[in-house]
Amino acid sequence: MSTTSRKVLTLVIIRKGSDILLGMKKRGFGAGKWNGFGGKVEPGETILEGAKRELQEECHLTSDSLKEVGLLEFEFKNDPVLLETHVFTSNQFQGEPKETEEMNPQWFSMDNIPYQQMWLDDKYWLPLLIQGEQFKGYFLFEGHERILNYDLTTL
Ligand SMILES: Nc1[nH]c(=O)nc2c1ncn2[C@H]1C[C@H](O)[C@@H](COP(=O)(O)OP(=O)(O)OP(=O)(O)O)O1
Repeated sequence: MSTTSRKVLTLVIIRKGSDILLGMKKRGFGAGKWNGFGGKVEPGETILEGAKRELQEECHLTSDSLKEVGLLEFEFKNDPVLLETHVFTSNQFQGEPKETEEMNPQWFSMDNIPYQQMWLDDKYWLPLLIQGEQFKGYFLFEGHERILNYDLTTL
């Protein structure tokens, strides 16, 4: 497929003991799905700075120890935009998760993750993150609820 532009996005998964923090996306892209926190990297900020900013804006947590563990590329059939998504994680953070206009945060046990209400790709790569692996992947979607093909490797 011919990609004509790339959007650089971040996605942050915060862990605490055997729980992970997800947010119910209330509006915009992926509304109605549980997901990590993140969004577009803005001009003039690094990808890490973008990840920290979105975590703060979307659920009021601060983390100075985000670690990049994954790189995921998402394409949608008949859409020339490729979403280059940088996945970060940490188990160190300050603050209490707080609902914002964008996200409603909730802790989930790592053995009870709501994959049925998440992006379809998450069930492939999130277990790798939980196991402490680093990974790289590509997913081609048709609409938002069907994966036509994918490729995922641990690094
Ligand atoms: N297939 C996918 N699986 C996944 O787990 N996360 C995805 C995904 N495709 C996109 N994301 C994430 C990346 C990023 O954190 C978020 C989308 O970014 P944004 O929140 O910036 O989108 P919005 O359209 O809400 O942005 P604004 O228009 O700036 O409000 O969704």
